Amino acid sequence: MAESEATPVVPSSELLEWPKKDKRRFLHAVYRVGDLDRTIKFYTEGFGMKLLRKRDIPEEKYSNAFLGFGPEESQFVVELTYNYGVDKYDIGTGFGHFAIATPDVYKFVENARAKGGNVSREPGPVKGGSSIIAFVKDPDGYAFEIIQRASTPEPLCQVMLRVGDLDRSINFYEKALGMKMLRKIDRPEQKYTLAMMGYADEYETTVLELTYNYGVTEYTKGNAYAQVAISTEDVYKSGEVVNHVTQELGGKITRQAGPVPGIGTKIVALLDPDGWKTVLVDNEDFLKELK
Ligand SMILES: C[C@@H](O)C(=O)SC[C@H](NC(=O)CC[C@H](N)C(=O)O)C(=O)NCC(=O)O
Repeated sequence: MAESEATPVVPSSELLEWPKKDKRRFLHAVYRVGDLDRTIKFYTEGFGMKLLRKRDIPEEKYSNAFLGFGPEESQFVVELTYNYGVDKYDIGTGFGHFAIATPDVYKFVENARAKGGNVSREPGPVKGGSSIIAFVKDPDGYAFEIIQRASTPEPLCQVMLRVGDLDRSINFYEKALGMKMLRKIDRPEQKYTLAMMGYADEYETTVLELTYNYGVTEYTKGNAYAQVAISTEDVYKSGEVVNHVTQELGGKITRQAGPVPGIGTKIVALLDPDGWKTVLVDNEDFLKELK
């Protein structure tokens, strides 16, 4: 039989259910900054984050710093990348913001402002809703939405990305990555719809906030924001699912499951239909990295 006529391998329903059964959580968001010490100073003093760890990879000419509100073993954190000699990046129009939940947005914003933060939106109710929010930009221009919540186990609570077709994206994140659509909000007066995608309660853990602006199907990506990393208990099984479904859902695999040369941590990487990257990271390898 000619290769093109071969019967396609049909994945078992058990395999396709795996992403929903896997124990997954958002580990970190990776993005590039122009001055690592400047961002560390601002995030620690202005936002109250902790510097969790740093590493320098001179042979690859970059350094990383991990910061967050709690330990990486249990909380979503940011992974900053500094590429030697590069002090400026283009954030593009597609990346939206990271969000920080806090019991007092007004107090939080005053402190961030006093430490040099650029308050691009003063605290007050969100247009079309009732949550108290504000926006603060960091030294590289990344936006942080500050959201009022009485308490939260995971203060770094959202990564917002703009997408060109919300249903296509929801389908992708459900089937390829096993997320649930936790909440959908349509604000016709503001001409946008949001979908909160994640693995557990939106108010307990970090979620991906997908934003569709009516009629806007394309955005620029720039070169600043890189990806989110998500844990998996079995990177090869996750890789098999991704191989079966990614293309038909409009995504693309950028790295097959396997160890990262030089580091050894096993990952599989894919792009969603808008080109946003997610890396699934073997949980055991990730925990080893932290030791
Ligand atoms: C949790 C949720 O309710 C929000 O906080 S939404 C925040 C809101 N988002 C948008 O407007 C998204 C659409 C926008 N055109 C975009 O692409 O960013 C927001 O930012 N509101 C601004 C305000 O001043 O209220």
